[in-house]
Amino acid sequence: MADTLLLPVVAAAILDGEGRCLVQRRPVDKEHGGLWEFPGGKVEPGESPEAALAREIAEELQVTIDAPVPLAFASEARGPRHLLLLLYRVERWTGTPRPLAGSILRWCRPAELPGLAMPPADRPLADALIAGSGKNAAHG
Ligand SMILES: Nc1nc2c([nH]c(=O)n2[C@@H]2O[C@H](COP(=O)(O)OP(=O)(O)OP(=O)(O)O)[C@@H](O)[C@H]2O)c(=O)[nH]1
Repeated sequence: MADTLLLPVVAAAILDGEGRCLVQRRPVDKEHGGLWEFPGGKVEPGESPEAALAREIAEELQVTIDAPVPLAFASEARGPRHLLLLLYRVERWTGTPRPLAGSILRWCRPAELPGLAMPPADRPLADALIAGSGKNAAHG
């Protein structure tokens, strides 16, 4: 509909050398508080998705990312707004992830993602990550 406001959000599946993914538990006082999600945030006006991802990951985790690869996206109506959630696969990064106040970080194997409480839009993204991790394992 003509007055839908798009809400572009970027998020990162940051992977370690063992194929584990970094997830973050949202502060309880925020929207979706207490749920586990992929680190990231809103794309600002005039910003590319990749620049927004690098900025958000630096702000939230104090990590520098390199060469994010698009992995999957989710599209979800949220009242007057419409969430476009873009998930990138990030295998190249530097720094030691540190959580912002109120957030908790956890490394988890993709197979553990279905057991985590996540926002609804994250479910298909987690499934895509799981599917991709199986493929990678099969082909080395
Ligand atoms: N970062 C992130 N946001 C997600 C995910 N899944 C999901 O539904 N969202 C939603 O996307 C939006 C992103 O908001 P955010 O609060 O992380 O963005 P931000 O860092 O720019 O926050 P701010 O507005 O407080 O500055 C929220 O509505 C959040 O619930 C996810 O996996 N990662």
